Amino acid sequence: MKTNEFVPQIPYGTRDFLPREAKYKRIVEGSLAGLFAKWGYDEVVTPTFEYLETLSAGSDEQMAQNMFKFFDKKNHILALRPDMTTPIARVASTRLKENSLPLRLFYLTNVFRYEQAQAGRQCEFYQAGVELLGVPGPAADAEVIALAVQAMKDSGLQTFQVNIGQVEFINGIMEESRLTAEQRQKVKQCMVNRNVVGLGEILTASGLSSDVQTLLRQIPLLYGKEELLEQAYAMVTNPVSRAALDNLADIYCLLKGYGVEQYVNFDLGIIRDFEYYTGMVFEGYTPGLGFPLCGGGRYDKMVSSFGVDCPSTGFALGIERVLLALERQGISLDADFREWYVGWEPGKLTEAIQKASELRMQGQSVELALFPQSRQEAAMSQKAKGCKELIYI
Ligand SMILES: N[C@@H](Cc1c[nH]c[nH+]1)C(=O)O
Repeated sequence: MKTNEFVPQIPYGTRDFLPREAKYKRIVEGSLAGLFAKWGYDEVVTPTFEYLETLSAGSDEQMAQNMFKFFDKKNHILALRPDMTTPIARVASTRLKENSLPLRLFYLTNVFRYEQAQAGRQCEFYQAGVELLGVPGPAADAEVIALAVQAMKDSGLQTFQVNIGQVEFINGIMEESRLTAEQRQKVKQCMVNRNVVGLGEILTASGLSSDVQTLLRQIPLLYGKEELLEQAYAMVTNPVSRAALDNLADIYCLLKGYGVEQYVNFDLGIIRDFEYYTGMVFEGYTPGLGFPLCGGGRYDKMVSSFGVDCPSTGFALGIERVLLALERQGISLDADFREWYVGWEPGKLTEAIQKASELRMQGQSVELALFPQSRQEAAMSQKAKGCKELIYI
């Protein structure tokens, strides 16, 4: 290979998948596509970029700032999709209006957000996800959580858990308190970032009664098993928060039916970074990753911002996050090795081509030498290329 002085860079927050990583990615994606299909979901593919206005339907100020934006020739503002939930809501509201509900859709694709890049967190990243559109109620929420559990299992992970919260629990408490919209936003931001100190400061300055302050301070700590729901029920009196807890209890009951309750904890402090959530929200965690592997929840209003009333729920799993977790946990995937290396002595290329074609027709993978080699050289190449067997002609 020729070399020169120029070392080309790739943009901040992007990465290459070299052959081994690309192979692992393909294996994980393949098993997830198979899983989603088994649960009755159909794949959809949408444009990588859309009008900013469309993609902004479900996002707050922060998310809008984190989108990659640019102009088309007519000066329309376009953006790279920051997730797939909004594009799918658009598709469901326009193209799939006539389909009978519920709609079960899945995707395996790249999405784009400005992020502080680190291992497992890039500005361009891959997601496998599902959206279950057109149904309110706990049955749909339980289905997507159970499917997320299965997705983590089928990705090869053995140790993980799912934490479930409910945005209406916090909303009920906020409505009851007399915080201004701006204060609420700040409180939520502290909760998103798990910034307990910042939360304390805002509350101290808020002038709220000490009871409400204590309650709000406790939200990030409301974490535990099934009993947590009762404990939280005793802490709140407003009907919105109580209905949220009842909803979680109903979902949990169905999760027991799926036999996945051992993976489930409740975390009433979860606020996800999309504004569109209206009910149950959840995140999946695995040891060795300081951020969630997957996340999702119910969004009942977002599709209606495209003109069709369509309560919906879903989740997405980060593919790079899964790959990183597998690597950190020392789990290797069953990657197929190439079966044959076909080497040949001078003058035997045509014969070697015929042999390689024959093996390929039998479904075997073959790497064919492109220049003559001695048997010994061919054996060395076979090893170096990781092929299981050598044929020397
Ligand atoms: N789009 C969300 C996940 C999700 C899918 N459906 C509902 N939520 C995300 O990228 O985090």
